[in-house]
Amino acid sequence: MSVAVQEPVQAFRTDRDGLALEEMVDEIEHINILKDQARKELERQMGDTSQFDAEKDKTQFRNYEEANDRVKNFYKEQHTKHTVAYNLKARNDFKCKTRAEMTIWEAMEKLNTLIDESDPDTELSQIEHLLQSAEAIRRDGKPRWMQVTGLVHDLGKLLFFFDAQGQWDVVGDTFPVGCAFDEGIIYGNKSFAENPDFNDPIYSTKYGIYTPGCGLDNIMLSWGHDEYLYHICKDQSTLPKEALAMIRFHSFYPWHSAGAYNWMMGPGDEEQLASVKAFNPFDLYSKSDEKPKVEELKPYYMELINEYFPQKVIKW
Ligand SMILES: O[C@H]1[C@H](O)[C@@H](O)[C@H](O)[C@@H](O)[C@H]1O
Ligand SMILES: [Fe+2]
Ligand SMILES: [Fe+2]
Repeated sequence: MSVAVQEPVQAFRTDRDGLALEEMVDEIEHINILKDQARKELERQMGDTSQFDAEKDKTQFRNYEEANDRVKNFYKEQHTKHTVAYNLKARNDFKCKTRAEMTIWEAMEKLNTLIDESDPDTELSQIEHLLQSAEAIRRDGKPRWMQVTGLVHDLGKLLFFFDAQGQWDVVGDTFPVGCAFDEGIIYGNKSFAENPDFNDPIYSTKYGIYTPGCGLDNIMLSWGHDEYLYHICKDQSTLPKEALAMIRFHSFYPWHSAGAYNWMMGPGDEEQLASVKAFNPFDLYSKSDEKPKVEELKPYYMELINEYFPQKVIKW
């Protein structure tokens, strides 16, 4: 307990004789929570521009070394099972059918039960994470297309309810398959030791099946929510190319944050990188923001959805 909380305890002790110390501590904690809420409300009313909750500083996000076993087991499984063969099959399955027909909002509600096992930074449901991201983008005065991108960027996690084999082929960071796994991937390349591609004579070489400069649109990123939603939005939305880059590569942390795989970049990829980097803070740091009030925000976002997804019912 901090010193600031202990001082009032002393004061209460003399004033309010007889009240059990524990009860007083509870009361003080409650007062502190109320003070915190009041402070946040005041900041909000004064148009505070600090985008994200100051209590969690940026270095506290994505701390995988100290993550719980759920996260560690998730990555072990993901790194063991994502192979070139699996990737080809998943892409083929995707093209062969429509899994469901739903509006964007229905899809958000369906995702409400999914808690992402790969994520050390949030225990919230996905609808809340989507609204937190969109709200952070909106607060920062970014354009409407970017706000709606924040709102939908993780909707690809719907895959979990359709063809997925678990969460390992839906969520988590992405990385290319078909060439050597880079040290910049979470838990390093040794994490792939049991992956059948790890010792493959071609896939284990630096460039593998690719040519340097081939361009990120021409590689096989590990299949998951980014790639799935990218294809859906490319065909069924009017979102600009910057938004499509944000969606497609937002989980490719080894590239956009660790500087790995630059040798793959081709024409237009510098611009894609700039888009993804502009989007990333809103996705990551908004995770510590207040829980959004879904019903209050719905009318605003319904308008945005209708603007960028004109056909309303999406083929998933
Ligand atoms: O755990 C998170 C989560 O699954 C996100 O949706 C994804 O985009 C991130 O890359 C990942 O680290
Ligand atoms: Fe994501
Ligand atoms: Fe996200």
